[in-house]
Amino acid sequence: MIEIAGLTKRFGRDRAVDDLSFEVHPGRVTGFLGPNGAGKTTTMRLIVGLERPTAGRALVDGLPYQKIDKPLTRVGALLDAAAVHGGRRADQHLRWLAASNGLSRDRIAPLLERVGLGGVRKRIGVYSLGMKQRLGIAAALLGDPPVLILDEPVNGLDAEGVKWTRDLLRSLAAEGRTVLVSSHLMSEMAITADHLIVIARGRLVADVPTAEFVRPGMSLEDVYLEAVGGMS
Ligand SMILES: Nc1ncnc2c1ncn2[C@@H]1O[C@H](COP(=O)(O)OP(=O)(O)OP(=O)(O)O)[C@@H](O)[C@H]1O
Repeated sequence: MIEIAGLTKRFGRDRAVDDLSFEVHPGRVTGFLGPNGAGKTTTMRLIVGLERPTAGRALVDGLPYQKIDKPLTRVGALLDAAAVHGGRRADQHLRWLAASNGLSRDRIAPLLERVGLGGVRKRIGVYSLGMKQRLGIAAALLGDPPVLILDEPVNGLDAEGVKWTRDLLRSLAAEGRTVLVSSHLMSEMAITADHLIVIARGRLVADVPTAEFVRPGMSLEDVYLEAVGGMS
């Protein structure tokens, strides 16, 4: 479970995240929605300790990320799929990650199969965007964490890649994991997420089951645009 309470992050005079409070529960996909610049990435970076909050807290299973022992076994994150060494192969990248975090190598081969990269011998540098996203998801799953945080995992993917990612997210939630996935596309989250957290300008706009976000006579996209438009 992820708990965000009074979370605020200022960059100079700008509040990227502004007194945000919400919880993310296990066993379901939680969509984290908001327009460009709403503060989704900053919130995710705060959860995994890559930024320090100006105020408030972000806890994973009751602890701030810095206090978690063997963090990759508690929370896996895909924040920037391009942030990998292009000269390595996928198995080498995951072996390095496992060794540097004291994790077993046993999960590497089945994980590469699960994300559709089994048998791929190419250097990561020549991977397509979709392949890099799949490798990033494998890295997030390396420590078999109960909590997963994925920043825009379907951005730029083709229809097959989008469907594959959606099915994977749903199966990870069905395994009982806490899955927080950001997007700026309401249409995609409407069919992927069980629950929605919507933010705009760093502030909470909605925290509702996806089915309850809909209003009579309006599409989810219309409700979303009205909600975030009202914040700008
Ligand atoms: N390191 C930084 N220094 C200064 N400003 C920053 C920094 N990181 C983020 N910001 C600002 O914080 C705000 C929120 O950005 P963030 O990337 O969290 O939004 P987002 O919802 O993830 O947007 P997108 O959908 O475009 O990725 C933006 O105004 C951005 O310019």
